[in-house]
Amino acid sequence: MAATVNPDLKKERENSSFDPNKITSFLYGGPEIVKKKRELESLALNDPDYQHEDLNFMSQEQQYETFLKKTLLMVTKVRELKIDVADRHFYRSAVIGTNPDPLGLHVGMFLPTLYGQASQEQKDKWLKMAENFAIIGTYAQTEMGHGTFLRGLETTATYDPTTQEFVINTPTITAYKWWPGGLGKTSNYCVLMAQLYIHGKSYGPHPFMVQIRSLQDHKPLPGVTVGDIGPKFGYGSVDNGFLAFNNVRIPRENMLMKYSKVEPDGTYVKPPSTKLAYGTMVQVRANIVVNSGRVLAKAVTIATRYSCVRRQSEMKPGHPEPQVLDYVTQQYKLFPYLAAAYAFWLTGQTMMSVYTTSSNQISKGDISALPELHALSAGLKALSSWVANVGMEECRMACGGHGYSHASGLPRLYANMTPGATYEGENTVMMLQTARYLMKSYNQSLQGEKLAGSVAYLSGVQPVPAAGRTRNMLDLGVLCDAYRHRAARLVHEAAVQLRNERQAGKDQPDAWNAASVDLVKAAMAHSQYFVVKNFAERLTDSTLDSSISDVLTRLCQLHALHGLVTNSGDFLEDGYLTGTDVRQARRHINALMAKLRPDAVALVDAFDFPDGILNSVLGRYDGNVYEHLLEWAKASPLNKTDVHQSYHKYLKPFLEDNRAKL
Ligand SMILES: CCCCCCCC/C=C\CCCCCCC/C=C/C(=O)SCCNC(=O)CCNC(=O)[C@H](O)C(C)(C)COP(=O)(O)OP(=O)(O)OC[C@H]1O[C@@H](n2cnc3c(N)ncnc32)[C@H](O)[C@@H]1OP(=O)(O)O
Ligand SMILES: Cc1cc2nc3c(=O)[nH]c(=O)nc-3n(C[C@H](O)[C@H](O)[C@H](O)COP(=O)(O)OP(=O)(O)OC[C@H]3O[C@@H](n4cnc5c(N)ncnc54)[C@H](O)[C@@H]3O)c2cc1C
Repeated sequence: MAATVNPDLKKERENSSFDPNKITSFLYGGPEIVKKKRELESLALNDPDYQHEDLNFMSQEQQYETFLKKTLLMVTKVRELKIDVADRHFYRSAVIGTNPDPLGLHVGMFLPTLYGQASQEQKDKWLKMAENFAIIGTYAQTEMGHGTFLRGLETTATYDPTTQEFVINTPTITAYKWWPGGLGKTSNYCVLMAQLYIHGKSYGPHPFMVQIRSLQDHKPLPGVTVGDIGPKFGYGSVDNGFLAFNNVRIPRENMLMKYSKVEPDGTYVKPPSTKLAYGTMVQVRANIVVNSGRVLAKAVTIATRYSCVRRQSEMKPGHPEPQVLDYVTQQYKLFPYLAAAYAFWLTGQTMMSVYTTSSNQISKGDISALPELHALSAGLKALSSWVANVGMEECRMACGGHGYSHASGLPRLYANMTPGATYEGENTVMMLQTARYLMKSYNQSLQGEKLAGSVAYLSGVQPVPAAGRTRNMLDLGVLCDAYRHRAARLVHEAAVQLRNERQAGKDQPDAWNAASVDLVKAAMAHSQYFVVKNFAERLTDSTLDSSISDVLTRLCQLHALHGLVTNSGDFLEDGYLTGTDVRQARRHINALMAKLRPDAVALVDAFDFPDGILNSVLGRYDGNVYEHLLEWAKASPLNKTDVHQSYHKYLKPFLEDNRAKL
């Protein structure tokens, strides 16, 4: 087995214009954090207790069992190693790689819901048990018949003042809870979203803490039906489940009562906003923005390294086969996603900091930031997960045939990450939520209100510049202005369409539906402007080393120009940009790709994914792809014997029969 680095990759690294460690530091927030990250990753990746056969060779049941064992071990080790809460994600992502785990919902939604929705007494009662994994919970909201439309949930929690209990019921087949991660086999508790009824009156969806399995033998409690929903496109390592209740009684104190309350006599105490009950979803949406940047970075790392190792065809007659990354069409497939990975990585950081600031404010009782937080996280969640989806698939196809093999790591990455466009709010629906906020803000600005935050720009729509003006299409200020203008114009046009539909006689819901394609377009443009502006702003950081600010500026330019050329109609339609501008933009893209080409490997190395996390034969740091492809294939279960048992069962009699008939 080759122990040295593939010469092509070695040369790539020698020829790059900067030290990737500097960008790694920038991406992770400083050298100390990078040091900590690498220590924790190495600890996890070198721990023999976490080793197991490749998941791709396992059944769904084996994947679940392997991951359950591994995740429980991780929890124990995190405790023993006393890893700081803030650093745990480094250790966790090294243990689980690109796979979801059966405790993901406990850590990602069950605990956050207790933090965010439980009263102090409820925290005192459950948090210690939940934090220490003495109980395991999930977040059970989606039903077979309704995921998007929360107000349409059918599960009921009916208050019985005589016993001071809620009666939980699943009235129909479509009311079965469906999908919650870790529900199928792992969890013994859940946060249940159910319609609250008091004295026959409905108060909408509320969160309840419900025990579903016995703490003694893990059997479903009386009145509870629970199980796994079966194999999925990906997520084999997680037991997504179904759940139904037949008049199950829980104490009054089990409704999470930080905001809404039900008094013993059945008096309902209203929350400051009914949408506070949706808080956990907002947090996870913000996390999805971070995750989208990371998964795209992984896919691009695999495809870029492989494209430097892979040599194919003849560019010049008689010359050696070139590295496929030297084909400009290959660069055009990968570099825009390399730039997008950086853009979303940085957007994710900003999104998390907006989330932290706003949620601190909200938990102190000031809910003024809630609409902006919801609109921003919904739009960015949708945009980032859509781009990551398309980008992962582009990277897979850019790896040719080997991209289709599980050895590449790309099919599994895609299968596990693509539901990010669906869960935690289906993307179109999320964009329409952002559009709703944009329409409101736009109308407020028309009434002379000064807007703040991400929509501040709607206050002053820029005029279309005079014809004949030339622009430098590489100037980030010019590019940000163009995105800002496009977003403001598309918001304006969606608002006009909405008004026209109303004036033509449609009621508000029908007008909204008729205008919804334009509304989504406006929300996309708004979110894309945010991403481009955020990238450009991060480059103004005066502490940024000049050796890396040049290359990051190129990535930012490429990201903005690629989006502009791809959506050129939006920028040209009202004459804001001219055909000359767009032609110039296309030429700049080619020039930028040529400049980025020598730095491509260093730019993906800077994401700093160790091989154990990438889990890809094609994306190996040492580039020794071919020998490991063969080794990987040999480990396939079908190769355990030279002659498979099915030969004796089926093939042998079939062949013998055919031969006998000759
Ligand atoms: C041991 C080591 C550990 C290491 C650490 C590990 C860390 C783990 C990290 C990560 C793991 C995470 C794993 C996550 C995996 C995810 C799995 C998936 C889970 C799920 O999918 S859960 C289910 C999610 N479901 C949804 O998202 C449903 C989507 N639907 C909705 O949100 C709503 O129904 C709606 C928004 C579409 C519509 O709601 P509604 O009808 O009530 O509202 P409208 O009438 O349209 O609007 C009313 C009004 O409310 C505003 N609104 C709506 N939502 C919100 C909100 N969330 N916040 C604030 N405001 C909101 C809306 O804008 C309207 O406002 P206006 O009236 O216009 O003012
Ligand atoms: C892997 C995975 C894990 C999950 N984990 C959990 C979990 O742990 N807990 C949990 O509770 N749920 C979970 N879910 C469920 C998930 O949250 C829902 O599937 C998601 O919210 C989408 O809802 P839906 O399935 O009802 O889609 P639908 O709403 O039925 O979407 C179908 C189509 O209708 C369109 N549509 C729907 N409403 C509108 C509208 N108002 N305007 C325009 N178009 C619309 C959508 O855009 C989409 O194209 C998970 C799902 C997956 C795939």
